[in-house]
Amino acid sequence: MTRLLFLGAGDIGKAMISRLTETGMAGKIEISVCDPYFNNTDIQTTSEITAIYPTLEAAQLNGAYDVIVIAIAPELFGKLAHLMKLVTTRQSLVISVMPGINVETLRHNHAYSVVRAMPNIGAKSGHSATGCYAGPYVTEAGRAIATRLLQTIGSVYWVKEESHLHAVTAISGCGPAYFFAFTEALAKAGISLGLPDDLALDLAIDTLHSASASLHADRSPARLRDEVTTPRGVTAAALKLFGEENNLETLVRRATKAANDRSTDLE
Ligand SMILES: NC(=O)C1=CN([C@@H]2O[C@H](COP(=O)(O)OP(=O)(O)OC[C@H]3O[C@@H](n4cnc5c(N)ncnc54)[C@H](OP(=O)(O)O)[C@@H]3O)[C@@H](O)[C@H]2O)C=CC1
Ligand SMILES: O=C(O)[C@@H]1CCC=N1
Repeated sequence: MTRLLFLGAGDIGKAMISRLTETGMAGKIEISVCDPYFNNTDIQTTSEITAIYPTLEAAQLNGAYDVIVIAIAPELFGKLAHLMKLVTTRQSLVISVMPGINVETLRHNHAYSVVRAMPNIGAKSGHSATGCYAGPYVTEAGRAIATRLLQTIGSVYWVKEESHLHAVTAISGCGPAYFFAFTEALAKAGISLGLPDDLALDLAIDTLHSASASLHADRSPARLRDEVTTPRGVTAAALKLFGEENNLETLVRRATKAANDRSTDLE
């Protein structure tokens, strides 16, 4: 049985544990959690968790692990890196979902192999778009294990260049927040046009959902946009403003560049 340790079980760690359970994979894995603040009531699937440890020293008492998922804040890793040797062997596979921290830093001169993954919050419902990079010593078997684990939370894409993970983070890692912000803005616009608050929010959320469903059926945003936009009609009046001086594209490009740069700064 594969022995899996989660170092950090906040939003992303818990989502992964829940999905491992929901997809039936947890039955083939012994799951341990190392998180000083993890609360048994935090997660409905605690029965799938073999052990909960407050520190890596405590997790060591259960021996080394085959796979360690690191899902803590990147700022914390520096304090814990030297302790990774306690819970790993040369054969261990470390999967980090932290932005910015590169493979070399993650290995910290230890012998384990490293996959970096950048999921998004869609992990909670199995709809993450996860970008991955395999470090130099990752075997085909290691890559397959990472793919299987990460497919429980959604789609998995591999990039060849580690540096591309900054852009992956800026696009899909942070991406849900952009759509949430747009949904908030759309709801507020509805209110300013006279709709009741609840109705404006319901319409904005359901519209995001319908746009997402259309995009899943027909993966061409430009064609779908054309389909909605009746010539000289109502949508065109709004899109004209999005397009003027490339407003929306410029804003999105600047915002994602800021995210990309912040990710680079974390290195
Ligand atoms: N949220 C998102 O959408 C995404 C997040 N990520 C990345 O995933 C990582 C985790 O993010 P997220 O789950 O949102 O963050 P959370 O803050 O929800 O979770 C981090 C967890 O680690 C715990 N922790 C703190 N100190 C330690 C320690 N010494 N040992 C073990 N665990 C510890 C935290 O406890 P406490 O909260 O009490 O401090 C918390 O439970 C981050 O690096 C983030 O950048 C990547 C993609 C998407
Ligand atoms: O905001 C963050 O730093 C993390 C990375 C991607 C999503 N959340």
